Amino acid sequence: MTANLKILEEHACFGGRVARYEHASESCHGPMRFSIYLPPQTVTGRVPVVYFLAGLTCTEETFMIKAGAQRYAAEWGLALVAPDTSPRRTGIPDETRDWDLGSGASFYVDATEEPWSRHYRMHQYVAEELPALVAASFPVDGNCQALCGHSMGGHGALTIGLRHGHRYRSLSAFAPVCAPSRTPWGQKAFGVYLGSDEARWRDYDTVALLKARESQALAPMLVDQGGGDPYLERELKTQWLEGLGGGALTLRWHEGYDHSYFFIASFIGDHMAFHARHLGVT
Ligand SMILES: N[C@@H](CCC(=O)N[C@@H](CSC=O)C(=O)NCC(=O)O)C(=O)O
Repeated sequence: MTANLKILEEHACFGGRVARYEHASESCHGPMRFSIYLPPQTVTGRVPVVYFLAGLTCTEETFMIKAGAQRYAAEWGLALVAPDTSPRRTGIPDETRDWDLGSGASFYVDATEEPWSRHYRMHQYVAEELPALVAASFPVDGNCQALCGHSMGGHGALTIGLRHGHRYRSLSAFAPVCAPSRTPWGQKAFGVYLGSDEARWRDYDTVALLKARESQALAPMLVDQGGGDPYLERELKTQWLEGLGGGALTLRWHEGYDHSYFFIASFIGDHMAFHARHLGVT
């Protein structure tokens, strides 16, 4: 599988290295890109891995450049992997017309509707193809994985993690889109990617999934939300997580913080420590 990887750039970082790759994706039927941080501990063996899913308009570079997570990943001995937020240059008409649909806006679903269904298969890509590729190509432990994300990517992290609980030791999110089947960004994307049968949207809705799994054992989850986030009331609805998760979910509110990477950078250390604890490296 390594032969499938084309390196785009590489930099030394906190004693390890950060690199960006492109590969031919079977799930998305075209090229996909991701960034990876390998901490210094990979010199002596395999390390646990935290996947990070970014939000609308972001790429595989955004988290690695803006969140400041490498310092903590080096400390705990965690690899970080950040995929792009959608397939790109697929030839789908108007793929780049809207900032909240198409390029940079996959919503981490497996699209069922034309013309999106051949390429926009990000749920399968994130849950299955990318972890298999990463475990086969880098010194990471594919049995020791966690998932984190922001906004649209927070929605991706929680929904993928809830639906594939056995694959992830812990889940976390910053300002996630919590109920996309009932809020405007999600309704627009789901209508286009998944069609008009709203029953199918619930598979990609964190609040709906948590309510459906009330009696099940869930992976530990940490969600941080800024009280000054301009998207909170209309798009995120993080308050709807209150009381859900049966004790597995810790929801923290931070007055004055907005939706930006300044918010993420302020609390990414807590998320890395949370995942390190559940990945068994503390
Ligand atoms: N329309 C605006 C805003 C886009 C935006 O705020 N994107 C967020 C994620 S929103 C939910 O998924 C983001 O992470 N942006 C990247 C950043 O560096 O802040 C626009 O097009 O700019």
